[in-house]
Amino acid sequence: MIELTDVHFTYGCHPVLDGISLHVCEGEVVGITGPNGAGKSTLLHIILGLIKPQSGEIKIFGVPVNKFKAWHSIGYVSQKATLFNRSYPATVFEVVLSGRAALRGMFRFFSREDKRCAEYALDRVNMLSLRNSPISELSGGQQQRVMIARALVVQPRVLIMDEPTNGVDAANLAGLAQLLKNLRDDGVTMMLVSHEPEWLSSLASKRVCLDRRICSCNCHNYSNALRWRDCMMSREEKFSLGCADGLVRG
Ligand SMILES: Nc1ncnc2c1ncn2[C@@H]1O[C@H](COP(=O)(O)OP(=O)(O)OP(=O)(O)O)[C@@H](O)[C@H]1O
Repeated sequence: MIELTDVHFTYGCHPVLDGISLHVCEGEVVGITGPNGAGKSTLLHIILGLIKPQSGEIKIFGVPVNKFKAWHSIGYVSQKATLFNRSYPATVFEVVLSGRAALRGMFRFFSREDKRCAEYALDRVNMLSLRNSPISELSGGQQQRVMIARALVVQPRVLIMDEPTNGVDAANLAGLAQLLKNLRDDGVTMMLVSHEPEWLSSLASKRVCLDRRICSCNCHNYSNALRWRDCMMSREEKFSLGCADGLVRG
């Protein structure tokens, strides 16, 4: 469904991704973790066609990313999705409805079907009761749920989320996991970046530890907890433990 082959990316002379090959199959939930600056967001941006790698191949539904047109079938919640300014004027419902523009085009009126889909998406994330609230007056966790609804409003085949657990409290983390499990059970393919390895473990069918390269993938034969903890450690911590090159302790 999503296929990356030997992808290399640098910002100027700063290497960020070094030979990434990854295959995301239909219905799979891929959890991606790794230290700050490991290249996780960059990887998602490359898949979404927002930035172009220096080399390598990316295919989405078998189509090279530069020729891919069906972006409405991919829902994306960015890392900074919840930074609404206090004076941002839109309501929760309007924010979610605006996600339908990906299907209808920017300058068309929204149909009754669009509005029904927006209500349904808000209901899925348990936010229907706040549909008329200004988005800027919601908490970070509530805004996160609204942005997930906005991604879901086009009924995507793939949902890509960059740190969806940011700002979500413990009680709502469980709710968010349940929501994503329901989507997984509905057959939505997902790529989730998170710094919460246990939370990701409860959802992901494939687990990827990234630090410029893929340090480990799936690791069914190893102690997942050790691998994941390893990957979450910063490079500085690894140096201080004298294992800077030992990202994967087989
Ligand atoms: N626009 C940019 N210009 C130059 N360097 C950048 C830019 N965006 C990111 N970088 C660098 O690329 C590297 C990877 O960044 P990226 O945001 O992909 O990491 P990440 O794994 O998502 O980190 P985090 O867990 O902190 O969100 C970092 O060293 C970062 O400083």
